[in-house]
Amino acid sequence: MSTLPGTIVESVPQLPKPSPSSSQTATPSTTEPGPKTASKAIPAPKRISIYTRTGDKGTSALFTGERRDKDDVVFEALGATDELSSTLGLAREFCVDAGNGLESKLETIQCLLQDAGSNIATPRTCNSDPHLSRTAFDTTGQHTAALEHWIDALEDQGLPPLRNFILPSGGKAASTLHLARSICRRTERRVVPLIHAGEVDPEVGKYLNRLSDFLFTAARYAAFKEGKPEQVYKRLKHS
Ligand SMILES: Nc1ncnc2c1ncn2[C@@H]1O[C@H](COP(=O)(O)OP(=O)(O)OP(=O)(O)O)[C@@H](O)[C@H]1O
Repeated sequence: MSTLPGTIVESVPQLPKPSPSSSQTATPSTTEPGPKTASKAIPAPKRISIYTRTGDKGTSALFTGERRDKDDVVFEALGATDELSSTLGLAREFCVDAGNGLESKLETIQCLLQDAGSNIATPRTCNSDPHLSRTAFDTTGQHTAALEHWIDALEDQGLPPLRNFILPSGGKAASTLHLARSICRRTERRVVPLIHAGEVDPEVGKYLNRLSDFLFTAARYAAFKEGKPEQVYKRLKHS
């Protein structure tokens, strides 16, 4: 997929374009007859193709247009961010099913991960001010602070205090939130070297660090709300 200005990927460089089926649904066919009462034909929106074939040789584009190998550290970080968002999408479905009320928070986080991806895909060392200002991440730290408030609020709802190590468990919503937490930590591992190299805003690292704490708390809360036990780590006896 191209990241050329004017394409849908401009603001969301780490995520694929809409699938062909969704773009087909959204794009009226030019061969279909229009409504009988319409006096003026409305031009059909231009279809954006999911494939450009520009990535076939193993390179892809940053938001700045610079091309790098697909195993570059930037794409590792972008891929981890994308994987985290996908896992949160699954967790969100389980949260809806369980009725635990976490889904709107997870959606907010997914949107912010999209912004984090834009920041990652635009190295701070590039010399394009408009690109840099458009992709700055959480310049006031408000989103990291919001995660802290959410953590405190969930804990205040009667979560049992932690006395032992717990295993990822506690039902489908809780276990998927634990999976998201561990992917969040991998994302953080991929992003930290880029922050140290001055290529990513440090606030992205802070946000990811707090996000894994939030996901841990959210997983415990999901188990608690469903009345599902969290499995406690027991040291096995080895013969
Ligand atoms: N394997 C990957 N892992 C993580 N990020 C990627 C990967 N491939 C591409 N990207 C990023 O996601 C954006 C969209 O991906 P896309 O698959 O459309 O890119 P492409 O492979 O370069 O193009 P195309 O699929 O059209 O040949 C790219 O511009 C790039 O920033």
